Amino acid sequence: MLRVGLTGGIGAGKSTVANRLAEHGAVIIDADLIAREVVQRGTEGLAEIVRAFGTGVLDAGGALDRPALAAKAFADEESRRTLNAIVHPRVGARTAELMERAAPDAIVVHDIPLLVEGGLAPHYHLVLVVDADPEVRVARLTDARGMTEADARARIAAQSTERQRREVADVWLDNGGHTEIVLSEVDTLWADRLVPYEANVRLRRPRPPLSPVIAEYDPSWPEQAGRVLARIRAAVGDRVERVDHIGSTSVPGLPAKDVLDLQILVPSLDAADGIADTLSEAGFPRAEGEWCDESRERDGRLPKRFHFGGDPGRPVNLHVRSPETPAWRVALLFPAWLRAEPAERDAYAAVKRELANVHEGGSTLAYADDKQDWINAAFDRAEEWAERTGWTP
Ligand SMILES: CC(C)(COP(=O)(O)OP(=O)(O)OC[C@H]1O[C@@H](n2cnc3c(N)ncnc32)[C@H](O)[C@@H]1O)[C@@H](O)C(=O)NCCC(=O)NCCS
Ligand SMILES: Nc1ncnc2c1ncn2[C@@H]1O[C@H](COP(=O)(O)OP(=O)(O)OP(=O)(O)O)[C@@H](O)[C@H]1O
Repeated sequence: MLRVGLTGGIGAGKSTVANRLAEHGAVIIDADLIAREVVQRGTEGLAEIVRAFGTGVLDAGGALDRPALAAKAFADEESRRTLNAIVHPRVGARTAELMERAAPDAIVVHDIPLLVEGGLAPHYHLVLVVDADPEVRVARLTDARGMTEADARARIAAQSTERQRREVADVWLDNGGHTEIVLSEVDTLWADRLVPYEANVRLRRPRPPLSPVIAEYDPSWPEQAGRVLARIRAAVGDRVERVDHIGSTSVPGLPAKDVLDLQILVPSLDAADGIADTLSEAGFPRAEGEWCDESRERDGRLPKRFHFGGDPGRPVNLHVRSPETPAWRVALLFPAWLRAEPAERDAYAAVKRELANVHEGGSTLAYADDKQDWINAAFDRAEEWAERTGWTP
């Protein structure tokens, strides 16, 4: 099952996007709908609301008077917190039930306005954010929905900001223009990313080999890595010692293949085997076969475990290493040294560019082999630097 989080500020177009995803076959779990169910007449949820807010929030028929409660909830933070504390745990429990019920090959889209506020982003395989300018949203809500301008603005003020949503967004859907524009983006997203991602995770499918194309440094690489690392942490918790962004994409200014290298440090390779299924399910299918780091001593091969990111839109290599071999420390040292020594970083960039030219259209393995000579010599300089500066992992 692929879990997709879909969020956006009020009136941005979540329902518009969710409806299109449903037409493609996604299973939609609608948080607003569940929030209504758990406070229907006769529920324990509604009784609690009445205890907290009084019978003034009931209509003549004894059901929740939503506008009356909205007037309180969006006017002051304390009331909203009280309401959230009653409704959210119930919504959470019901959501978990519905998720459990989805088929193993389902693409489940959780349409949830308060994804950011709830800190839920790391629990999805992918987070989609629909956005439109607040003024556009206010106009849509007042025109099409008949909401008052004051209510629309009060709700916008009660929600997270565009910047906070950007931090969690794997996919940013701009719905400031015609609906057809965002819908066509959704169609492409479904076919090119969500469908293959789901299959990759369910079938534990490895990623096809990448060609050694070197991209210019992308300043969003560290943020992208941060999102992936948060997902890994949420999945494996304290069964791992640490998780880090390693490799060239962790060195600002260094061109690199557009694949994020991440490292998980586990106490032992047995522990790596113990988290393999959890990682696979979380979106990082384990790669079959034996994986080793090259040892600089001639005798040694340094075993590790290896997982691929299943998301075709964000290539990830996940190296699972243990202190049983020294490779984990070197993997942290090398980029730390390049970050500290810009001249070495630039020299490395030149080597990469040259070799990428030589091996253009060819095999990534041959490229990596050739690069290793420079790297082996560089390791010595990095070790000297570590000694000199007292660097520790
Ligand atoms: C206050 C209530 C009664 C107002 O009902 P109303 O029918 O006017 O709005 P509805 O529930 O359809 O929500 C419409 C939109 O308002 C925004 N909104 C709703 N609740 C909240 C909240 N607690 N904080 C911020 N925004 C909210 C969302 O963008 C949502 O999509 C209702 O929104 C509610 O019970 N909210 C608390 C539960 C909640 O947090 N729901 C959000 C999803 S879990
Ligand atoms: N691109 C667009 N152009 C014009 N109107 C739009 C566009 N996208 C959505 N709308 C309209 O704006 C309103 C809000 O859209 P929608 O219901 O999809 O937002 P939402 O994010 O689900 O809102 P809520 O947070 O209230 O659930 C709807 O009336 C919808 O028809």
